[in-house]
Amino acid sequence: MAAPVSDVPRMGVEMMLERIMGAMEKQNQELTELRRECSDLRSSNKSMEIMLQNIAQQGRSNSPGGLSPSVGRERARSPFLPRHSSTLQTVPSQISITSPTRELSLQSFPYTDDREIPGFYVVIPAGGAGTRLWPLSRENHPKFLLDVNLCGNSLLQSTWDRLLPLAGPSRMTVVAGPAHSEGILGQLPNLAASNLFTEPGPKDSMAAIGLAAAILVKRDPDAVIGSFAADHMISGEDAFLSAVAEAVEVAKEGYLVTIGIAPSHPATGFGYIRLGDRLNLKSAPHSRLVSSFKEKPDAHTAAKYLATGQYRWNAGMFVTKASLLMELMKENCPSLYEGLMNISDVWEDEAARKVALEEVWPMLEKIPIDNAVAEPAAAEGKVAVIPATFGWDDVGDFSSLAEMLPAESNKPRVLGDPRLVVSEQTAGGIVVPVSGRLITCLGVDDIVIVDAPDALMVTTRARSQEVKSLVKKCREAGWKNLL
Ligand SMILES: Nc1nc2c(ncn2[C@@H]2O[C@H](COP(=O)(O)OP(=O)(O)O[C@H]3O[C@H](CO)[C@@H](O)[C@H](O)[C@@H]3O)[C@@H](O)[C@H]2O)c(=O)[nH]1
Repeated sequence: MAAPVSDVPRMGVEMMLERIMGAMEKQNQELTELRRECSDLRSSNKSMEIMLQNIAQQGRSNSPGGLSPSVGRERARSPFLPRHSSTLQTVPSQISITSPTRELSLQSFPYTDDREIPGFYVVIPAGGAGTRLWPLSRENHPKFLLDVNLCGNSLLQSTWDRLLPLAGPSRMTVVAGPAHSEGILGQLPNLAASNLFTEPGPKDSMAAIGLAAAILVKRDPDAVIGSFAADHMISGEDAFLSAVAEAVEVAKEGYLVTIGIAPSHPATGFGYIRLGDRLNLKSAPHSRLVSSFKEKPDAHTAAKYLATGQYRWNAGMFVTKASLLMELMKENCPSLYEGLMNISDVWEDEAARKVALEEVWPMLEKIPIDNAVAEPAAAEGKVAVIPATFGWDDVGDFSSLAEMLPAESNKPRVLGDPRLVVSEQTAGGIVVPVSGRLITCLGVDDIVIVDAPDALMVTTRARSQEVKSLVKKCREAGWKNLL
C-alpha cells in the first residue's frame, strides 16, 4: 500500500538524516586513518632526523673545519662557467646538460664584413656581481662571466660576439674592475689588453662609460661609441644590429641615442623612456626624440605607462659621439668630467696612469649615466631613441631566467638536466639541478630551487628579487667564502 501523502516529506527527512549520519561516520573513519598516517610520518621523520644528524656528524669529522662559515675553505666557484673559460671551472662532468634555451643563443651572424661601421667603438661596462642569481653567480664569477642559459658562451662572450661584426676586434673595449680582468681576458682572447680599461673600484655607470669615452676621444677625436651591458640577453640578432647601426647614424647628427625596448609587462626593475616627436632623418627612419626618462617606477605608474603605448624600456644602451658625452659630462657633472680628463690625459703611460687612478678615482662621483647626463640632456632635446624590435632581457633574477625556458603544464622549468628533477603538481617554478643529485618536489607552485654543490637556495619566483638581501644575510652570518 502506498504511504499516505502527509508521510512523504517525513520519510524524505529521515532518509536525509540517515545519509548525513552515514557520511559523518565515513569522515570519522577517514580522520582516524589520517591520524594514524600522521603518527607514522612523525615517527619516520624522527628517525630521518636522527639519520641526518649522524650523517652531519660524520661529515664534520671527515672534513677539517666541516661546513662552518669561512673556515679554511676556498672561495666557491660557480658551476655555470662557460666551456671557453680558460682560467675558470666548467660544468661538473657528471651532469650531462643540454641547453633548453639554445634558440636564444647566438647564431653565427652572416654579415661579418658588411656590417662593420668605420669609427664605431663598442664599450662593454662589466660591473656588478649579479647577486640576485646567487648561488650561480659569485663575487669572483659574476653574472657576465657565466653561461646562464647553458649555450656554451658566457653572457660577456655572447655580448662580444653579437657586437663584433659592427666594430671589429680592434674597436671592442671593456671597462671592469681588477678582480675580473683575468676572467675577462681568459674568456675574450681577441680583446686587446690596451682595450681593457681597468677601474680601481666600482663608481657606477657614468664613471665607467665616461672613462672609456675620455680615453677613446683622445685616441680618435671622431669616435662614435656605443655602450652595451655585458650581462644582457638578446634574441633577434639582425634586428639588434640594424637598430645599433641606425643609432650610430643619429649619433653622428649630434644626439645621445638610446635603444628603447617594447615593454611586455609593467616591470618595476627597469627605467622607462617616453617617446617624443619623430626626427624624420632619412638615414634613421625610426628615430624619435626622447621626451623624458623615468627610472624604475612603481607598478601602478608602470602599468599607466604601458597603457599609453608611448613608453619603452631603457635597456641601458647608449650610442653617442665620445666628444658629445664628454661635453654633456662637463655641463652636468663638471668634477667627474675633470677627474676623468686628468686620468685620460696620462692613460697611455702606465706608470702615470697608476698614480692618477690612485689619486683621482676614489674622489669621483658615483652616479648612473641615466641621472648624470641622459635625463638632463633629454630635457634639452638632445636625446634620441630607436624603438627596438628585438627581444631583450637583463636576466636580473631567477624569475626572468625562468621566463626564458620552455614551460610544460604542471611542471617546473628546469635549467640543466631534466632527468634530475622529478615533480608532481608543481607549476610555474624553476629548478636548477647543479650538484648532480635528484631534486623532487610535490605541490609547490612558483618555487625556485638552485642546488649548487656547496649551497642550496630555495625561494619563490615572486621573491626572487630579494635573493640580494639573502646574500647580504649570508655575509653577515660569516659565509663570505660562498658568496
Ligand atoms: N665597469 C662598471 N660597470 C658598471 C658599474 N656600475 C654599473 N655598471 C654597468 O652599467 C650598466 C648599468 O648598471 P646597473 O647598475 O646594472 O643599472 P640598473 O640598476 O640595472 O639600471 C640601468 O639598467 C637597466 C637595464 O638593465 C635600465 O632599465 C635602467 O634604466 C638603467 O639604465 C651595467 O652594464 C653594469 O654592469 C661600475 O661601477 N663599473
